[in-house]
Amino acid sequence: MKNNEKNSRPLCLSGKGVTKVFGMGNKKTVAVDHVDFEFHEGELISIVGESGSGKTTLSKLLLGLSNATEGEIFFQGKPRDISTRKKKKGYWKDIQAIFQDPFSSYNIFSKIDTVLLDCINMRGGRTFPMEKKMEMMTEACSFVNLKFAELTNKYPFELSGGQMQRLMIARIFLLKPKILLADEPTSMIDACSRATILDMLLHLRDETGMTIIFITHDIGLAYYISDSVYIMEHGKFVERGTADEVILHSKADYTKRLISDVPKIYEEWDLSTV
Ligand SMILES: Nc1ncnc2c1ncn2[C@@H]1O[C@H](COP(=O)(O)OP(=O)(O)OP(=O)(O)O)[C@@H](O)[C@H]1O
Repeated sequence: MKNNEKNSRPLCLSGKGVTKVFGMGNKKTVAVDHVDFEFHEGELISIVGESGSGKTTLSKLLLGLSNATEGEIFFQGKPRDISTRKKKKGYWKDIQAIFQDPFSSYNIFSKIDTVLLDCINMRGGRTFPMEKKMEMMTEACSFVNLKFAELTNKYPFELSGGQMQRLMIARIFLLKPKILLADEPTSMIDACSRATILDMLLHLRDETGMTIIFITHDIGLAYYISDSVYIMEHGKFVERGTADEVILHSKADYTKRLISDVPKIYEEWDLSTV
């Protein structure tokens, strides 16, 4: 997505001075430090930073799972209001997340059929005839190269890590949220399946126009998939822009260091220094 094309799209999620502080006095940690951001509809944004830079804390703020100490988050241009349980539940129809660990995302007592049926029900399909629900579940599974007939009556823990991650994307296919927050969703799978999952996410974005916020420490991956990249260090955005601007023409020393840390497969390993 080109910069001017992106900016002509309406704002989906934005923030001004968003801050999260944990603890007090000399135990105080400023995990997210006065960050501003503008995420547009249909845009794929990566937030890149090392461990402890504040990515997870920011994700929780975006998802409405924790409250900012300072600053404000805007949804579709208006201050986000999740002050009541009902409003929060409404917001959670618009934003969904997939996490690093697919095992933590499922209720171990729910069969796969129930996991998918819950999504259909959440999107107003409770009264659909069973035949239509089966059709929707089959379509969602085949979107992620899974066969519903082979999954029916199984529990998520009977699947491999990679299959579970695919199932998470099948859920998103059914839920069609406006925003998807993906926190290292491909961490548990091999490189080949990773490329497939990423292509599925891009395809899903193209089909539904959803905004995808991708949280990662992998700057190479961010370059491959993103329209915009935000680089996070010690709770602050030290650099932001299009993937080309940030990665091919980086200005911040921290970004340059992240790039130089990416292993280059054509370099010979010097094992004498290990
Ligand atoms: N509940 C909490 N209480 C106190 N400090 C916290 C809490 N959660 C996070 N922190 C601190 O906030 C900072 C940012 O943590 P965060 O988990 O957001 O980083 P991260 O970039 O997501 O790291 P990782 O990639 O390892 O998950 C860290 O210094 C962490 O110790």
